[in-house]
Amino acid sequence: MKKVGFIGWRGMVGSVLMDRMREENDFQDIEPVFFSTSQVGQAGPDVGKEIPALGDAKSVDELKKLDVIVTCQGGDYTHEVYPKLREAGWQGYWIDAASALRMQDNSVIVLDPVNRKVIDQALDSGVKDYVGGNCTVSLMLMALGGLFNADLVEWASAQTYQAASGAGAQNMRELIAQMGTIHGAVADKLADPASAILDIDRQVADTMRSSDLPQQHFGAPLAGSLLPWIDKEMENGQSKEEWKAQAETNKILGRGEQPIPLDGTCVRIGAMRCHAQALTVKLKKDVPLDEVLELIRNANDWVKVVPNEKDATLRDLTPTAVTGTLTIPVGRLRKLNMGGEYLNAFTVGDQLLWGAAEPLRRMLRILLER
Ligand SMILES: NC(=O)C1=CN([C@@H]2O[C@H](COP(=O)(O)OP(=O)(O)OC[C@H]3O[C@@H](n4cnc5c(N)ncnc54)[C@H](OP(=O)(O)O)[C@@H]3O)[C@@H](O)[C@H]2O)C=CC1
Ligand SMILES: N[C@@H](CC(=O)OP(=O)(O)O)C(=O)O
Repeated sequence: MKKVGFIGWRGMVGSVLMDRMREENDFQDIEPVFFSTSQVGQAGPDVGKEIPALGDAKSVDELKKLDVIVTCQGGDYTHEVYPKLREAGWQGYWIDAASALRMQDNSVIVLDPVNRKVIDQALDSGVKDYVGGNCTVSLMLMALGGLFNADLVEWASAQTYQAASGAGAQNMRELIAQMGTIHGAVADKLADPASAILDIDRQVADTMRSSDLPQQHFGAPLAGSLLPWIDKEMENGQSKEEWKAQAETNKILGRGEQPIPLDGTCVRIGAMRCHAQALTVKLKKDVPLDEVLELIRNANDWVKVVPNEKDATLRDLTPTAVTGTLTIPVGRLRKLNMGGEYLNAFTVGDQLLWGAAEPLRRMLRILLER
């Protein structure tokens, strides 16, 4: 039985991973060992079998004893520990949620319902580093992978609506705190049916602009607003989140030599943990819409085509409908006024499941089943 080490298991992504592994009974097939950077020696999670106390996540000697390491600890941890482990001669498999190793030549970005062939080729050739992709990229490919794998996409542009969870647990808490602060500022006026809505609006705007609004983590008001910038600035005017679309999609698809142009605008909105994105896809030819729908719906077991109708859309194509599920609905599918080669699409996905934890869980299973 393989000895599998888990680091970062109690963080937001790690907690979702633990829940999914319990649901799928994954712990039965491994000897799990849990580590922490702050709770060494304490009890680990309940995984339905005896496990040792938490190990030191920074101890190379301890980590060297493992066949596989699964980490959701973050990029700083990866940068600090991974090189030391390899320099110490460790030959095990490294599975990581962080972006740190994603674009390295000797790593594969894993999303097996889309790039299983790329993963298998890498395993056969001895690659040992497997990294989860950027959540927005993974969710887009889970939605439209059928079009990419049919080589039908000439280019695509995504306008994203990204949830607070992508920035971390503290940001989710801050979003709710902002909502509460705004509500609290106008609760009395709201309770008075005779109150003037413009007075309420002014009070809300004043509250959003005031230092009363908690914004330590986002650095700006998000509740009732939006933030059209995610991650660092790139030299060409993109945000780093926008840069990831083309870079990571083409690496996942193994199209490094013939990259598909992808670009757009990534926006943070006040949703909790589901990312949504509106896509304009330029097809290589004017494929009839019903054939496009078939390619999308047959691509994997989790994508769900939502009819381009108002009731179905408002019921099934929203973060409220999707949160906490593995379903990837795709809707608003129609050809645009620009011509039959221009496809409109809108998709929503749980950013902590298929956007982060599920690709890692499935990669571990692929390793165990070889
Ligand atoms: N947030 C997201 O949606 C996505 C994140 N990622 C990447 O995954 C990695 C982990 O992200 P995320 O899960 O958001 O990170 P978190 O900040 O939620 O967790 C990371 C670590 O913080 C420590 N920690 C400190 N205080 C607490 C606490 N009160 N509760 C739980 N953990 C605590 C834990 O380590 P310890 O036990 O050692 O103290 C934990 O493993 C990052 O590299 C991120 O870039 C990738 C895709 C999506
Ligand atoms: N950057 C994404 C979350 C994520 O996927 O991060 P990374 O690409 O660093 O793993 C967001 O903020 O929504």
